[in-house]
Amino acid sequence: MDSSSSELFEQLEFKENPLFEKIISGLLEDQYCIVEDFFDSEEVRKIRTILLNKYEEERFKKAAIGNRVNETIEKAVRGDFIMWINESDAGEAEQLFFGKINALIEYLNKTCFLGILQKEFHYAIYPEGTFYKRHLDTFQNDDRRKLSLVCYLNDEDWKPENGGELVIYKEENGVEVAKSIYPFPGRVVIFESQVLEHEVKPVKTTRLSITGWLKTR
Ligand SMILES: O=C(O)CCC(=O)C(=O)O
Ligand SMILES: [Fe+2]
Repeated sequence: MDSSSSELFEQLEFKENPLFEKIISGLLEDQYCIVEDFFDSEEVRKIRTILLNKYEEERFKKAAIGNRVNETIEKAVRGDFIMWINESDAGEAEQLFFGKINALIEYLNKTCFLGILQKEFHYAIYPEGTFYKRHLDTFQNDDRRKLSLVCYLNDEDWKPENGGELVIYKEENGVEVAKSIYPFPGRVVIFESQVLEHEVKPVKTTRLSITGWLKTR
């Protein structure tokens, strides 16, 4: 094939994905988007089981502020426990997780020229009474973070009274508005890491998630 026919071939092969298109228009219009049931209840259950097993095995550590060069544990700012996930030794449930994330990254790169070349994800547990004060994800002096992605892994019967909502602060017509997003299982929130400040309100019942970043290099 010469180069023009291989280009045509690539175009023909491209299949529009309605879910990913919805994410992209959400991000373009609002700088954030909420996706319900990005993972179905069976997938959430599988990933949650892995998270809880690792927590039992004491593989989580107190989350720090700043990147790994500048770790200061600051309980007044965040109270969650995290464990970084290594894709190269992902088990079945984690492969399922990365399968969907990688498909999204590939789609974003084909359609939006975002140039996502790297990613990093960690499990997070917020025990009762913990929170994460208002912040910007790039304060961790990492300007490679373009999109933040949070995937909630709470129980099926999780209720808003359990607290721990994510609040995204956003400017609309010159005024700041706060958008509260509850951590319903299977829900994924994606937002622009360098633009939107956000916080996790105090948690009344243990809150489970995977948080990660899509990065430029
Ligand atoms: O869990 C959430 O909803 C957000 C977590 C967060 O802001 C972070 O880890 O940087
Ligand atoms: Fe954050």
